[in-house]
Amino acid sequence: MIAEVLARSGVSVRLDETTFDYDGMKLDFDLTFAAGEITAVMGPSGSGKSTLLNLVAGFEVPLTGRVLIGGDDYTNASPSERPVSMVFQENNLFAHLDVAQNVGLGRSPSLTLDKADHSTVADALARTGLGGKERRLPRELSGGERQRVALARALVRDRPVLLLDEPFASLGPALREEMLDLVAAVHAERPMTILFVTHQPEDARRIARNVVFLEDGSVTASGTAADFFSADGPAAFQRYAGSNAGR
Ligand SMILES: Nc1ncnc2c1ncn2[C@@H]1O[C@H](COP(=O)(O)OP(=O)(O)OP(=O)(O)O)[C@@H](O)[C@H]1O
Repeated sequence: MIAEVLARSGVSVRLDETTFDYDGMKLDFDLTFAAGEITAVMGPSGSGKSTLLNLVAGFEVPLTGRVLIGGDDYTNASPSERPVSMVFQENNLFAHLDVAQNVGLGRSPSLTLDKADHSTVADALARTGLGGKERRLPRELSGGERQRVALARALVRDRPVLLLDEPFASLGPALREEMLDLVAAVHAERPMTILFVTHQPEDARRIARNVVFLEDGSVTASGTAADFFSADGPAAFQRYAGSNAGR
């Protein structure tokens, strides 16, 4: 019962006084991402957005501080132990595996799938509009379809936290909107906690409830998307958004 309620309401993600250092670039994060909400992570190139996601995913480990997911301490847990899925801008798929196999990896890294797993994969493929393309290889798909496969794999993993690191950045505007609407629709059915890195203000506006804004390795503004995009939004964000509006 408690697990059911948690699954429906999502889990919070907290970076508790975490610090990190890349070749002299210092990053420090102390913030909580609201449970079950979509939060856009924005900021100039090199401000630390991917690093923040990598700390949550476990691809990087903080020098100090803690990573809490649903209140539990995952600071030293490996990526596979974390209740997290991630979709990157590209290179999400194995070139020699077909669509169904690439998605099936989300259920079992050795692709030992039972009947229920196959049915979960089929559902995810249908949900992401990939029905009928199960046997295709990644190179036989469009860029948008490849990102659908990556999203389908994240869905069959069924983890409460979904990290999206500019997953639709290489797609044209119409396809990007379609993919964003797909993410929003999936989120409406299954309120995962989604951290969504994007450079596009209109993408954040379309699907995110909250925004965090990074500059030089730390969060300099955070709040609701409604506040960020109002005339009284944070000045640094408005300057940044203005310069990215046409990108
Ligand atoms: N593997 C790495 N080794 C050394 N420095 C790195 C590495 N990855 C990132 N950095 C540095 O850490 C800082 C933050 O990088 P990060 O990729 O998190 O920024 P970002 O906000 O995601 O940028 P972008 O919008 O360009 O993707 C940058 O100064 C970057 O040069």
